[in-house]
Amino acid sequence: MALHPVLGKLVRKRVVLASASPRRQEILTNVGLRFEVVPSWFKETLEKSSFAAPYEYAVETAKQKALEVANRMHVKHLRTPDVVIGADTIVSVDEQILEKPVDKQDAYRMLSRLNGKEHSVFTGVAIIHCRSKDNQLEMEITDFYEETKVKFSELSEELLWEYIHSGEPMDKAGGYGIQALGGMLVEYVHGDFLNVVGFPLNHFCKKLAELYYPPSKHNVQHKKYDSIPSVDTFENLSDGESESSNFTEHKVASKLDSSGMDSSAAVHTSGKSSAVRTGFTVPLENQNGVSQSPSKFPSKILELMDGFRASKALFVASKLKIFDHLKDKGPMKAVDIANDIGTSVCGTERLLDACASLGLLEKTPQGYSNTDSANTFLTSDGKYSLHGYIIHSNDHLWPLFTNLESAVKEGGRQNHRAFGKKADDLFKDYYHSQEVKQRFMAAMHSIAHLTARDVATAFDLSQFKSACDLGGCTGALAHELVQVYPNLKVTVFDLPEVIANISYFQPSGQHPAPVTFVSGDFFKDNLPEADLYILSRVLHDWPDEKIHVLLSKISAVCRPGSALLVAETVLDEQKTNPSVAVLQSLSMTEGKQRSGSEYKQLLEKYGFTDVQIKITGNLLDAVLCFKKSLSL
Ligand SMILES: Cc1cn([C@H]2C[C@H](O)[C@@H](COP(=O)(O)OP(=O)(O)OP(=O)(O)O)O2)c(=O)[nH]c1=O
Repeated sequence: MALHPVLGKLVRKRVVLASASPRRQEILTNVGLRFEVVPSWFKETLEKSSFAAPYEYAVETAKQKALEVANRMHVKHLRTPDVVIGADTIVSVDEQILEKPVDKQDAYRMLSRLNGKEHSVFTGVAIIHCRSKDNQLEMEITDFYEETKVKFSELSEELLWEYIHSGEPMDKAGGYGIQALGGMLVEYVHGDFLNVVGFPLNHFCKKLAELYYPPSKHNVQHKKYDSIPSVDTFENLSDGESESSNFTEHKVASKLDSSGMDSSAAVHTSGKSSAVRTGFTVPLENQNGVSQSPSKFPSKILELMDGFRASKALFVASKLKIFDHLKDKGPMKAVDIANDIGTSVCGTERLLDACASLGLLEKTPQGYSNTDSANTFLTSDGKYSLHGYIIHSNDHLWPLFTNLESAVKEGGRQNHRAFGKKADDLFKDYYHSQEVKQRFMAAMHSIAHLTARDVATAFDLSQFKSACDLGGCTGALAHELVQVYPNLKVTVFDLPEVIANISYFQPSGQHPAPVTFVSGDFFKDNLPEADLYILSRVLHDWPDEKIHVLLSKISAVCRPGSALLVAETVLDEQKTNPSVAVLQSLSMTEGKQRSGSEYKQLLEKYGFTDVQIKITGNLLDAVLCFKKSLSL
């Protein structure tokens, strides 16, 4: 199954995730899906005994969650989404359905039932394609479920209570989170792990493939949905003449009433998946996947328009250390957070809600708490903290980008407008101000740390005995390299002001790693000897004359067979992707981002050969090249 074409079908659609679950948001974000989050107001109160099997309950709840959002968006905002996705995860043990515990005692009751036994986790998913026609909401519902079996070890009372007091069980079906502390309780998992975490991604993609690449008329499996009057099944919806085309429109009998609850929507279908037609089909798309509907809501543009608000909300929450504050704490009310950090209650509440809607915080009736990714990336002391880079973005990049218009008109940096100082003076600040220096180093450290593993493993570097990371700053990449290649000795070479401040960033609780720090200026001083030189996020910052000095020096000290590893975001040949690098160029530094062929050309000019480029999929890609041997 080719995933990207399938998810690509959703690219130009206005997709809404009708779920407050940060896990679902993360799973879908991680595969590059763009969507809005509109948590459903549907109360999970369907009568469980009226369902023949637990999964039917999950599917129906998922469907009702999605229907509620589709209907609300249509009625209230007159902004009908194209696709609404709803999901519901339940745990089933001994034919009983367990949802989220209401309190600690309830969590204890649930975990005790799961103790030492195998249980099933079912996630029901509903995908609703919507369209507004003559102000009527027309919908087409597809639903399915996935089952995963999970077995708990025999757990002591003490451990159960310790786990309950961690606060983790409260917003999770069955009272545990397999992805975090709860993972310690689990002996085995049979089936899709992500299904347990709240979203069966694999089945979802298969379902999309079925929907968007329907089989031809000849090999369609005929399913009947006899219990649903006046609705067609999807088999009627595929274009029998053209296998690759999407759905064609059909006249339908069933329309929704203003509550959005068509009679068909209340009928729960059995089986692992089903598709119910309640209105129309998915809008026609042409061969390029572009919708032909003239009145499509330009959600991508709206998202871009709003991007600055989202960035600033993240920056301010980070500056106010909200994620630090909520770390390891149970849910907190806005008023308590505001009192603790000395901010207004109404302003704090709005910021917290914004963070929740962006998937950074979780909001429950008990209050706000960090999502797993906020704990990992947004707290200031986490191993993978991006806090430093966020603060740098707020304090340094934001003012520069505020002056982008002048930057474009004048074609240069806007430090004088943004900070009242020229670039050179700022550089002096960097030397003299401890705060500016630390902030910059923390920013560099964040990115280096998060990308280090991918850069270190992009190529097999085990042939090298010594490496020198030029401008290696805090040594984040160097430490990763010595972990991956235990026989490699790495020297970090950076300015004396940098080396003087590295202690804060060194890994704690480890034996002194074979990383050495040497101070110097790579433009002026002699470079330490090494088999492998590394330039990570250096070349894009400097103008051609400086690069000439640097690469000439490296080339001169490299022995034949020695190598140079460059870590940068490599642009595609059109130089329009990835946008993270293209947007970075707007800072108007004197340097520039380069494509793969431009790096190759540049490196070959300085006597390097066999240039290999590895696109890592992470922020930094890797380029490896070797010093030409004399005989070449
Ligand atoms: C079993 C298990 C569940 N869960 C979560 C997934 C779901 O978010 C949650 C079950 O509750 P749900 O009602 O399915 O979802 P939700 O309340 O989080 O969000 P919404 O109703 O707005 O869609 O439990 C885990 O995160 N890890 C686990 O191991």
